[in-house]
Amino acid sequence: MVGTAGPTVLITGCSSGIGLALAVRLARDKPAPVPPVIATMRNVGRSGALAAAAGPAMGRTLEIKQLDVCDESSIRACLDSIPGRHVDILVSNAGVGMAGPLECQSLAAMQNLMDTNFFGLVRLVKEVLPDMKRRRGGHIVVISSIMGLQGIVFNDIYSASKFAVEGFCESLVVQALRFNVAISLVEPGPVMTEFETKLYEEAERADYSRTDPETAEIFTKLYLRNSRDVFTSLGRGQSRAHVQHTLRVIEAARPPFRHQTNVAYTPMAALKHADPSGALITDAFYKLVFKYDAVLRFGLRAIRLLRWKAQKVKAGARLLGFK
Ligand SMILES: NC(=O)C1=CN([C@@H]2O[C@H](COP(=O)(O)OP(=O)(O)OC[C@H]3O[C@@H](n4cnc5c(N)ncnc54)[C@H](OP(=O)(O)O)[C@@H]3O)[C@@H](O)[C@H]2O)C=CC1
Ligand SMILES: CC1=C(/C=C/C(C)=C/C=C/C(C)=C/C=O)C(C)(C)CCC1
Repeated sequence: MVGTAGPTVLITGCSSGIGLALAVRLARDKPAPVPPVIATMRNVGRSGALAAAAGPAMGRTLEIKQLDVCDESSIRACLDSIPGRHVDILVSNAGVGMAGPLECQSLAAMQNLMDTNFFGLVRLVKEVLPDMKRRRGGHIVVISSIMGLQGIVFNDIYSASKFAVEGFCESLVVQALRFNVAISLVEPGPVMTEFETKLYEEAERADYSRTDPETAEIFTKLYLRNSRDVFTSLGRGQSRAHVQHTLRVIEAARPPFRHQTNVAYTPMAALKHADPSGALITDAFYKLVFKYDAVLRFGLRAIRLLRWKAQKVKAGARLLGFK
């Protein structure tokens, strides 16, 4: 699947978060000279964090290129700048989030989200798949989400975009396999990145007079509070874990079609499939959101406490000279 000089990897959305962490890790692992990891971003003016994190890998095993997934000509120009347009592994990571009551979100913002999260992937695949098919090799790794498997309250549009991603890949994978091209969906739960901070900034700016007071209160008082707890309890340290999981998918001899990166969410997906009527999972979520939210918060607090204790034990062990 991969040339003798080592694979050419192209990643989208590397100015922050998951894309940045993955690009740095891949570039650091690479012995030079090999084709450098191509870390792309829509605005290269935002490459400071990536360059700082990459350190000496910058310009040696890591190269930054401009690529906006919403702009076909920018994707084409980026690929045309690569020798032979040769990409062995495409990591489609660029994405945006959106949470809140539907009535408070503009159609333009929803369309922009779909254009980025779903059509962004479609544009990339249209551009790289023909070359991969011709070469009879390649791997398309798509950063989807747990929300591509199960919707979560107030994430209606974001979740729909990731369901679209999942359906697209599920359909395409069979044809791709015929040409020895692998497709993998990586499905993270919450990961603490700018993704989360952008959601809260957006929630601060939203005009809640467009919805009824009860819905506004459920979102601002109940959901946002619980979502913060979910992120701090389950999302901390996930960036590194996510990179490890994605590396495993990239390096697998037989790449999996789906890979969840946070085991805390596996029961959620299982519950959905255990009852085709959908009653079990809907009821479970309804109760978690409206009835047992105090229990949920208690459980999340317990997770935070256990993690904090584990960190203290590790720090103590390091002080005593244990690895
Ligand atoms: N964080 C989380 O909890 C989870 C994230 N994910 C998914 O992971 C992926 C990465 O998110 P994460 O790192 O957390 O979030 P970040 O907000 O940190 O990173 C998103 C990246 O996507 C880029 N981007 C946005 N629009 C475009 C575009 N049109 N063209 C190219 N790049 C673009 C951003 O660039 P810019 O700086 O220019 O805005 C940024 O580099 C997304 O697909 C997200 O849906 C999935 C599950 C959970
Ligand atoms: C689990 C759970 C909740 C929130 C989950 C969140 C906030 C998940 C975020 C996932 C992300 C960010 C995926 C990105 O693609 C609620 C509704 C608070 C209460 C019910 C249980």
